[in-house]
Amino acid sequence: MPSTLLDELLAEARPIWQAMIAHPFLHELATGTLSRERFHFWVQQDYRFVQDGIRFLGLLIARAPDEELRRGLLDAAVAFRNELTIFEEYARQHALSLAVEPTPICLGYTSFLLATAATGSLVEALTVLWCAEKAYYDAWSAVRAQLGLAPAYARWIENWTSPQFASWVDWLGEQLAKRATTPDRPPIRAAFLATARYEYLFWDMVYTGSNWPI
Ligand SMILES: Cc1ncc(C[n+]2csc(CCO)c2C)c(N)n1
Repeated sequence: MPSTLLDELLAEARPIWQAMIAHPFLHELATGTLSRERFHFWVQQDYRFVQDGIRFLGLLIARAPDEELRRGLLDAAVAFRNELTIFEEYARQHALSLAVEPTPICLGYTSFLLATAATGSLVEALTVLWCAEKAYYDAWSAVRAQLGLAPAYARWIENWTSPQFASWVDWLGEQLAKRATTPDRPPIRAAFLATARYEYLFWDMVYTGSNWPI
């Protein structure tokens, strides 16, 4: 399948993508005006997200039918481990507890990831992963374009905008494109849209402080 699949997915989700990149959380982060309270809420919730992301990836590795895909996904496992360290070092420096419960949106997103890896098709699960990673690459690249490697956020900006990360995201997209068949398209489109919406919602949740009402 030609990589028009990837272009079509991104085109269909363009309004969500634009809203995501222009979200006040990212805008304020990029202009240095984001409150510490909001940033710390993101640190706590994204740490939870990455923890479950590792479980998601473990399921995906177990289901990958060939060595090429398993090895490429293993590279992501190493990267996610490194992300946990970045969060932990930041939390230690700022005396921030990472032992928090996930919010409804964080729990909804991670439950969706795990459900897709456990009961969706392989290409649906690859779609979810590619969408989530591409969203982070694009969001943090937009931040970097405005802010450079500002010390407060440098490790995250570097992590999600590096050339290695960019080529890994492209590799993942190619894996998806070459494995997707025509009948796979409707579930792939649905998985991509749901993930893009969750990516938008995650920024919105950490900006507004949305949490369990009781
Ligand atoms: C909200 C949010 N979206 C994407 C990432 C990047 N990322 C880190 S682990 C992982 C695996 C689960 O798909 C992904 C995509 C993030 N940190 N937070």
